Amino acid sequence: MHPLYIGGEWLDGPRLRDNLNPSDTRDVIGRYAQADAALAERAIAAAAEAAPAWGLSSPQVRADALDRIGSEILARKEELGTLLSREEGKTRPEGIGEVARAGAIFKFFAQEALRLRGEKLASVRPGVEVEITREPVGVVGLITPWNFPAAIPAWKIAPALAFGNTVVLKPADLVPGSAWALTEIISRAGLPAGVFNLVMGPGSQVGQALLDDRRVAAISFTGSVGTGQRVAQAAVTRGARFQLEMGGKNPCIVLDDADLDVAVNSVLQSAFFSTGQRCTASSRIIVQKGIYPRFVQALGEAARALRVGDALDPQTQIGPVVDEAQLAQDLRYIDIAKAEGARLVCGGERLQLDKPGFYLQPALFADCDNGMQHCREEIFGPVASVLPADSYEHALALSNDTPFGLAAGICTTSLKYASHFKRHAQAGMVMVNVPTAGVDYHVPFGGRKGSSMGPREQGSYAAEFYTTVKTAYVQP
Ligand SMILES: NC(=O)C1=CN([C@@H]2O[C@H](COP(=O)(O)OP(=O)(O)OC[C@H]3O[C@@H](n4cnc5c(N)ncnc54)[C@H](OP(=O)(O)O)[C@@H]3O)[C@@H](O)[C@H]2O)C=CC1
Ligand SMILES: O=C(O)CCC(=O)C(=O)O
Repeated sequence: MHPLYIGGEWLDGPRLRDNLNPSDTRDVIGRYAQADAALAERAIAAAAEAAPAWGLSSPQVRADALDRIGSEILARKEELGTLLSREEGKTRPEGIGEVARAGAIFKFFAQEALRLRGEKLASVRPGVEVEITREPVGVVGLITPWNFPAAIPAWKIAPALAFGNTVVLKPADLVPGSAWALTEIISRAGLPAGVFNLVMGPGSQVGQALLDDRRVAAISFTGSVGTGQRVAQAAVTRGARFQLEMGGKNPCIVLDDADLDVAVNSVLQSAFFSTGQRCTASSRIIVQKGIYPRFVQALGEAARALRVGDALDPQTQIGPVVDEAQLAQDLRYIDIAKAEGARLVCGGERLQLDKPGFYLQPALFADCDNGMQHCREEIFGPVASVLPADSYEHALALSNDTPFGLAAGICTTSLKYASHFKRHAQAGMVMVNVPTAGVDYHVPFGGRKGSSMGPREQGSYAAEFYTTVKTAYVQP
C-alpha cells in the first residue's frame, strides 16, 4: 500500500487505485491511496502552516536538502527508471534517462537556491536607497501529467522548494508510482513537516481543490489544453498566479539541402520515441519537394523497422501507449487521417502481442495538408504526418500555421535558412538538425500561442514563477 504524504505523515485515503502496467495489464505495480477534496485541503493547510518558516530558512538548508534528494535519485536511477517504464510504458533506457534527468534537476536547483539575486539601485530621491529582492510566493500547487512521471514533478518541485515555497503535488492519477517514490525520498531529506505534501487522486476532485483554495498562491500545470484553460480561469478568478504547459503540434522542416540521415533520425526520434507521447514530439513533418520522395521512403523504412514491445524488453524501441483511452484517441485520429485522404505509408494498427497491453505500430502518413484535422490537433501518440512544401518560405509559413507554438525544428545544411528559421519560427524552442523532443534540464522550457501561458519553466528562469519581487525604499 502506498499512502498519501500530508504534513509529514503518511495517511490513508478513502479509496485505493491499482497502478497497472500498460505493457501487461495483468501486472499490478501497486495499490495507491487516493485523496479526496477534504484531504487535499488538509495538505494545503499543512503547506500553509509550514510556509512562513520555510520561506525564511537558510538557502544552505534548502540546497543541502535538494542535493540529498538529487543524489539518492541518481543512485537509484535503474530501479526507479524500471518502475517508471513499468507504469508509463516508455522503454527502460528512456525511463532510466528520465529519472537521471530528475536527479540532475534537483542538484541543479540545489545550487540555484544559493544564486538567487537581488539588485540595489540609487533612488531618484537623494539619500534614499532602492533594493529589489525576491521572496517565495507561498504555497504552490503542482499538477502534473502522466507522460513524464518523474521529470515533470521534479522540474516543478525542485525550484519551488529551492526558492522557499511549500508544495502540494497532485500527480496524474494514471502514474502515481514515480511521484510516490520521489515523495518517499523527499520525506527523508530533512524538510520540516508540511513543506512537501503528496495528494494522489482524480484531478476533478483533488486537482480542483488546489485550484479553488485561496491559500494556494500559485499553480503550475502541465497537461491538456482543456484542463489548462480550467486552471487559468480558476486562478484568474481568485488572483492566483499560474503557469501552463499544454500541447504541441510541433513542425519539423526538412529542406532539400538537409543531410538525409540526420533528418530521418531526428524525425524518427521525435515523432515516435517515447511512443510519441511528448508535447515536444514532431508531428508535422514539412518536407521540400526535391528531397520529398527520398525522405518519405527512408523514414517509412525506418518506421516500419521499429520494434514495438514490452517496455522492459531490451529489444523494444517503442513501448506501449499509456492506456486504453489514449490508444482509442490515437486510433481515432488514424481513422480521421485516412478519411481526410492522407496516404498511410506504414503502421497504424493495434498489435496483439503475447501479453495484454496497449501496443500500436507507429503510423506515418504522407501527402498531408495542413488544413486536415489530424494536422491541427494534438494526437499525443506515435503518429506523424508528412506535408509537402514548395520552398523554404512555404515550409516556414506552414510550420507557423498552427494554434500551438512549443517547439519547431529544421533540418538543413544552410546557415542562411537555419538563422532565418531561428528568428522567425513562432515557437518557444527551436531546434536545428536535432530532434524537437528531448530537451536540456538547465535552460528554459516553454512555448508560445496555445502551448503555454505564464513564465518559463526550468533553468534559472524558473525563479520568475516561484518568487515574487519586492522593491524596498530605505532612507538610512
Ligand atoms: N503537454 C503535455 O505534456 C501533456 C499533454 N497531454 C494532453 O492531454 C491529453 C489528455 O491527457 P490527460 O492526462 O487526461 O490530461 P489532463 O489535462 O486531463 O491531466 C493533466 C493533469 O491535470 C489533472 N486534472 C484533470 N482535471 C483537473 C481539474 N478539473 N482540476 C485540476 N486538475 C485536473 C489530471 O488529473 P488526473 O489525470 O489524475 O485525473 C492530471 O494530473 C493527452 O491526450 C494530450 O493531448 C497529456 C499529458 C501531458
Ligand atoms: O521532450 C522533452 O524532453 C520534454 C517533453 C515534455 O516535457 C512533455 O512532453 O511534457
